[in-house]
This record gives sequence, C-alpha cells and structure tokens, in this order.
Amino acid sequence: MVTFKKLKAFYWPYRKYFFWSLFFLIFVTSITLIYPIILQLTIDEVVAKNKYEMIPYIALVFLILQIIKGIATYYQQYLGDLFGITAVYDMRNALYKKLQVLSFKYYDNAKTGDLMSRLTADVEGFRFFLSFGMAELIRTVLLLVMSFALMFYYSVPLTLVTMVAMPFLIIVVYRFDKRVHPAFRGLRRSFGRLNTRVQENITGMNTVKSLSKEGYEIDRFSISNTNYKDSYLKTSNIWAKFFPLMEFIGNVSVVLLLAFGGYLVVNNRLELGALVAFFSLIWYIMGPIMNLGFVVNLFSQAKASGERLSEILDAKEDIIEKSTAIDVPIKGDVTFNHVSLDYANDHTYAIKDINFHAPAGKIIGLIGATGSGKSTITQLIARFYEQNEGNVLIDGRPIADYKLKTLRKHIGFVLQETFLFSTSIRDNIAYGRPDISEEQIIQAAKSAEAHDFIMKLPKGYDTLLGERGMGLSGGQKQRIAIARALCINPSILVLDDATSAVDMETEFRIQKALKNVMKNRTTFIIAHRISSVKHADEILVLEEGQIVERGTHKELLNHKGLYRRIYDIQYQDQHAIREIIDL
Ligand SMILES: Nc1ncnc2c1ncn2[C@@H]1O[C@H](COP(=O)(O)OP(=O)(O)OP(=O)(O)O)[C@@H](O)[C@H]1O
Repeated sequence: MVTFKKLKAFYWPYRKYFFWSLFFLIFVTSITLIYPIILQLTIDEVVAKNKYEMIPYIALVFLILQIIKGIATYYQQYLGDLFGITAVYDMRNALYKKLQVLSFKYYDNAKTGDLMSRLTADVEGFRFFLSFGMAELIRTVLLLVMSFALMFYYSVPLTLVTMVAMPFLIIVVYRFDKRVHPAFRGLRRSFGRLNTRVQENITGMNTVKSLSKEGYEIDRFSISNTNYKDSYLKTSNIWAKFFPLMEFIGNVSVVLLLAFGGYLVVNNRLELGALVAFFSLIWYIMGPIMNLGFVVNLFSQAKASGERLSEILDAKEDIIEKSTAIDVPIKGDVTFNHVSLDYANDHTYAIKDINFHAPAGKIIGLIGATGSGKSTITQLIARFYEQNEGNVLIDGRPIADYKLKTLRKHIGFVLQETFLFSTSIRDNIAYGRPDISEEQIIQAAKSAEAHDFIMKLPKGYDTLLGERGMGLSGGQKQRIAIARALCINPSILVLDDATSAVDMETEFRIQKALKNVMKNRTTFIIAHRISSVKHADEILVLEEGQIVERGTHKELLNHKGLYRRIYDIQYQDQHAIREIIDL
C-alpha cells in the first residue's frame, strides 16, 4: 500500500474517471445478477402459473436490461482505460524528466536494460492494474458477496450443500497459484535473458565477427531459446493440468446442486425457478474464485512495478542547483583550488589536490597516462560530478553559484566516444542549438574539417545516420562532434582525446582550423599525443591524479621529467618510422 500511496500524485488527480468507472461496474454487476432473478421469476411466476401473456413483457425488460448493460460496460471499460492511461502518461513524463536530471553518478551504476524495462514493462504493468486489475478485484468481491447473498436468500440448506466442494476448489486454486507464479516469473526471466542475448549480440556484432565467434553465439542463443521453450511448456503444463481439475470441482458442485436441489423441489421445499437460478449463481461464484489468483497476481505485480518506478522517482539528485543560482554570461576563467575527487568515497582519489588557473581564452593541455585523472578534471568544470574537497571557480565564482543550464551551455564537450543520434547529419551538428542557421552549421563543420567529407556523401547534410552513427568512420564521427560543440559557441571548450581517431594529417588540419575557433575560448585539450598539446599556453602533466609538472612545451622539454620522457618515446617512434621509410 505504501507504494500506491507514494505514486498517488499520478493517479489521484484522475480519480473521477475511476469512480465513474466504478459506478458503471457496480451497475453492470448488478444487472448480471438480475439475470438469474428474471429466470426464477419467469419459471415460478409465469410458466408455473400459466401467465404466458407476461412473456413478451419479460422479454422486453430483459432486452432493455441487456442494452443498458452494454452501454454501461462500454463506459466502465473506457473510463477504466482512461484512468489508467492518463495516470501513466504523467508518470512516464515524470520518469523521463527525472532521467534527464539524474547525475552521471547515478548512470555509472545503472544498467541500460534494467532502466528500459522499468520505463516500459513496469509502467505498463502498473497501467494494467489501474485500468483493469483494480476494477477486476472489486468486481470479483462484488460478484461473490452478491451471489452468496442471493443464494442464501433462495435457500440456505441448498447453498450450504452446494458449497461443500468449495474448500477443495480453494485448495486447488491456492496450489495452482503457488506453482504458476514462480513458473510465470521464470518465463519472464527466461524471456529477458533471450532478449539480452539478442541485444548484446547485435551491439557487439563487430567483436563477434572479428573473433569468429558466430558458432559460439549461435550455441549460446540456442541454449537461451531452449530454456525459454522449456519454461513455456512448464507453465503451459501447469495450466493444462489445473484447469480441468478446477472445472471438475465446479461440476461436482453442480451435481450436488442437482441432486439436493432436485430433492428439495420434488418435496416442494424449493421452487423450480430458484433451482434454475442457482445454476447461474454457482458459476458466478466459481468463476471469481478461479480468477482470484490472477487478480491477486495483478495486484502484486503492480506493487512490484510501482516499487521499481518509485526507486527512479525517489533517486537522489546529488548535483543540486541552488535556489539562488544565477544565469549570467560566462567568460571562461577557470580556477581549481585544492580540488580532490574520490568517486566511490573509498579513499581512492581519482584526482588529489589539483591547483591551476586557466585565464579566459587560454589553452590548457592535459597529458598523462590512462587513468591519471585528465577527464575527471574537465568533468568537474561542468559539475557532472561534485568534488569532495576544494573549490572550482569560473570567472571567480564557485560553479555551484551558476544555474546548471548556464554552466553547461557555455561549455562545449567533445568526448573520446562520440554519440550520434539516428537523425540527419545536420540535426546532429545542430543538436545543442536547433535554432542555428544553415550557414553557421556549415561554418562549424568547416572548422571541424568535416564539411568536405559530408559534401561527398550522396545526401550531404541530409544524410541519415544509422544507430550510434553507423556508416561513418571513427574520425568522421569525431569531426561531427567537434562541429556540434562549436555550434553552441561555448566560452569553454573541452576536447577530450577528440582527435584520437583521426590521422596525423587530419589532426593537423583540425588544429589549424580550431586555432581560429579557440581564440576567444578557454580550451582544455586532453591528449595522449604531444603534438596535440604542444601549442597550449600551459600544459599540466598528470600522474596518478596529481599534477607532477606544469609549463609550456618548451619549459617542460627542458625540465627533463615525465613530459620529456613521453616526448622522447613518441619522438623515437617517429624517428624509427622515418628510418624504416628511408631504408
Ligand atoms: N565514473 C567513475 N566512477 C568511478 N571511478 C571513475 C569514474 N571515472 C573515472 N574513474 C576512475 O578515476 C580515475 C581517473 O579517471 P579519468 O577518466 O579521469 O582518467 P583519464 O586520465 O582521463 O584516462 P584516459 O586517458 O584513459 O581517458 C581512474 O582510476 C578511473 O578508474
């Protein structure tokens, strides 16, 4: 119930749909129960008393009732659906909105497949309960109570005799539910595994093919597929076994009803019409009892889904925007004062006591081994993560003073791994600023050395990209990402290994083009190649999360430390290549 209370804000505003649907439901159930009463009256009051002239009137009343029932059923179902879908519409929007504000830290631990299934299957499970399950639960209870009341009204002894088989039915239903629920859960899990197998296989097709693991993958899929087939058959077997048994018990009740009811009628202790009415009423009781497990299952599934949805909605937003946060233009002066970050709070600092000042418009190079903390530094500038110690200032103010949107719209990121949406190249470039003009898009693409290759594509800027930018090379994707970052006209530009996938010549051309672009922006260049950072105003050399050297290219070469060693290794490589070419 706590779960339903938590999610009340989504469905309670639409309660009027639910209550109207409930009103029609009570109406429909009542009419259903009038049917055996009419039958009883027709037999006892009309047929038995030879009042045949009443038949057309009774038929007419019956017909009118059926029409009214039809209309009421329509409204009950439609309003029930309206209640479920409107509530869930708001919930889906809220979930999606929440996913947009959740921090990187949240996504570091989240699983894509799991989040996807929460937003689809769990939302759908919750909707189904709101639209159908809740009404079904009420209908079941109503039907049971009303039918019992009517049966007792007609004949207490016959009701008691007919109900002799009921405990057996309840035991069978209970055992059935106990077996069918785990079977269903197993079936869903098995289907989930089957889906994951397919999804991973398609995503990792390059790896599969390059390692010639197609046969291995087919075998693995075959195991999952067999597993699903077996789970399905197991569930089917339970249904097939239990349903005839339930029906058999129901029919035993009917036999008892006939025998004892017939005896009562023969002895004039019961009217014939009441006995006939009992025939309908007994199924009004058996049906809901057989169904009870299904309805209770719907409820427990909705509860479980609701809990999974609440987990997302209640997830802590660890990057909080102050209510006094400001929206002012950012010039791009960046200062780090004794900044440290420990991602997992386990004293394994990714960066420790980082200090530097990057005046607006300057170029800062970050170089160091993998895992030395280069990306972490730039992620802190945009407040993707929050530092544990120290201060990050932009234009002299702590970054927490700015609105997140302000901060991020002034920082352009080109990351190691480029994500492109499956739309046109133009839309991908203009993603950060959809209002941008065609000329500006082309200008950005030219600066990123992307214009020429785009124009060589059959549809130019209108070329539609496949999922994850399929159809483009790594270097081409990177250049589109650079153009995208330039479009937002950022005061701070972060190039995180942004040219790692392009050849030396293209890198040189991009750098030349970017020189103009970088003029009025503070630029952070993260690179493994000395050639990418050597023109920087200041180069920070990182080792195990700390700055071990700093200075210009020239100063660092003279210093003869880590930078010099990296330079020598890279220089030796080039030297060796040249020697091979010269041979
Ligand atoms: N989201 C994260 N959660 C936990 N630890 C992280 C996270 N991101 C990075 N780290 C850890 O922090 C350290 C610094 O990582 P960072 O990505 O900043 O290094 P880098 O110098 O940019 O490396 P590379 O050159 O390989 O990109 C590494 O030990 C890494 O494992």
